[in-house]
Amino acid sequence: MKYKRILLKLSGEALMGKQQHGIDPERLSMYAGEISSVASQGVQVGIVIGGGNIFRGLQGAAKGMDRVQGDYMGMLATVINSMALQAELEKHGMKTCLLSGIAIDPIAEAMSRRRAIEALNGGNIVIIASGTGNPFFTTDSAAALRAVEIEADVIMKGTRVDGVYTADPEKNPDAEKFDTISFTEVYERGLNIMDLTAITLCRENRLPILVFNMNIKGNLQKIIAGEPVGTLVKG
Ligand SMILES: Nc1ncnc2c1ncn2[C@@H]1O[C@H](COP(=O)(O)OP(=O)(O)OP(=O)(O)O)[C@@H](O)[C@H]1O
Ligand SMILES: O=c1ccn([C@@H]2O[C@H](COP(=O)(O)O)[C@@H](O)[C@H]2O)c(=O)[nH]1
Repeated sequence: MKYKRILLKLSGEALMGKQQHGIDPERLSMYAGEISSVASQGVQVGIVIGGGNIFRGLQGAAKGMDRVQGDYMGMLATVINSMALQAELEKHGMKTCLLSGIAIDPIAEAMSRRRAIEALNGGNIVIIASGTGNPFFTTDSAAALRAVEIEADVIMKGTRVDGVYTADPEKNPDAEKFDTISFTEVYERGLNIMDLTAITLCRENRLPILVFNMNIKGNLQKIIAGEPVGTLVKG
């Protein structure tokens, strides 16, 4: 196995599947299947999910809502997505542990590094909800923070494009894909694959990021088997 402990970042928006909003049951089930297959091989899996399919603080602020209030709403959106994924993983027969950076007692345990590592070592898939627990951040930054905390070997950013490109591939059909790229080059080229807070945290902690298309079945398995999928960002 190429990686023993991973932190998988899932996009909230991707959970919409073909819908305009909310959670597509088909997409949720596909993700749970993909995750279960690598966890069943003994890979320790931590997960951070975004909330963009439900709410983003910046969207609210653009319409006059208080930014901090909106950010907390965004963080609660990640709790909803995390609960949905937890239930689906359990349907697939997996043991799970849901932790949260915001106290939300009957639903999730309090996030602590100690508890997360204990649950991973106990064979649970560990979902860490509520982002960092603080406004003005994103779940990309939360993924970087949690990955460093749990001492993951890598962050796997599961997204809807198949890696890092010279420009946003959804806007530039001529953009070219990198197989590997350094953190320095990501800064210098101004590539928006993750926000800069996340990139900086990964770089400072020598934590590689693997950007890949989570919507293609089998990709997660291939990465664990050491096949070249996506783009590896490293120091
Ligand atoms: N240089 C680049 N290489 C690859 N993707 C890029 C690049 N620049 C911008 N992108 C865009 O980054 C996006 C990554 O989206 P991501 O999965 O993080 O969704 P998100 O909207 O941030 O997630 P969430 O729903 O969690 O907020 C892709 O849609 C892709 O088009
Ligand atoms: O640490 C965090 C993480 C997230 N937020 C808020 O939640 C939404 C949804 O997260 P995405 O990363 O955009 O999917 C985000 O827009 C923020 O409003 C936060 O405040 N702190």
